[in-house]
Amino acid sequence: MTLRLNGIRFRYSRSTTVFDGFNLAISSPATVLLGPNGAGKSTLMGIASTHLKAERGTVSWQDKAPTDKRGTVAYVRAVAWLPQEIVAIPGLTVREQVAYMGWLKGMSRSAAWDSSRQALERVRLTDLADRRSHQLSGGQKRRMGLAGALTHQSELILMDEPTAGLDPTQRKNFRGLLETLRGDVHIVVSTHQTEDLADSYSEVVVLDRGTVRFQGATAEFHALAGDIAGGPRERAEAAYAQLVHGEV
Ligand SMILES: Nc1ncnc2c1ncn2[C@@H]1O[C@H](COP(=O)(O)OP(=O)(O)OP(=O)(O)O)[C@@H](O)[C@H]1O
Repeated sequence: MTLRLNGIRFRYSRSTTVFDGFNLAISSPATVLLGPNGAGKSTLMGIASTHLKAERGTVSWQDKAPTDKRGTVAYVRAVAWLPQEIVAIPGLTVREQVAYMGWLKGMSRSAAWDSSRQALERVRLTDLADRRSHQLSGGQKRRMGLAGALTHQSELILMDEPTAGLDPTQRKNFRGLLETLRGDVHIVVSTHQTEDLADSYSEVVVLDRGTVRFQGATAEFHALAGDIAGGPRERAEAAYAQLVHGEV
């Protein structure tokens, strides 16, 4: 199962080229995409999720590619995207919003409704299923977004800074939740915080100024730290500092 971006060129404007001739293939079931502010992580996720259109290049997941209408339907059903801000839809309950996300991806209303129950259980939101979605906290909204992706049985979930703005306990809980998805769905999680780099990720990609600075197993990444004293967090920070010298 591989996400491929080939020969991507993307500019926001004439003077803001984020990617030019960019290539990346991600096959690991749990990948963390690390990079400083402005590295291009959100843009990359936007392109991979089809929310942003590259000027050149191709994107694919396995045998699915958003090249025509039919291909796009199959692709977006398989590849879900959780933006940094999960917007609550006014008037909908949590379960309705989760089911709606399944319907948007082409499920029938009844299939989406049925599937939403199990998805909410998986993200531990069953107790809040009948609450209005705008009443959820930031962390709960992210879990609701994740439930939406699970409702339509995504094969790959791209998550843009899913722990940003959460307090340390919520961050830990969210990371624990991601671990429970292991084996069922591939995940790519972007972050600029090395502390998010838990052992549960099998691969690390470091992006800086639209370029891949490192791609490899988590252990290989930690090995870049050399012989420094300290735990995994200190090692991750030291490894990251070897690769990225800009803003953190
Ligand atoms: N809507 C936009 N218009 C113009 N330039 C943009 C826009 N969004 C992002 N950029 C620029 O594109 C580059 C990549 O931004 P991007 O948001 O992808 O980085 P990021 O790695 O996700 O950063 P962060 O960790 O701060 O979210 C940056 O130079 C940024 O200023």
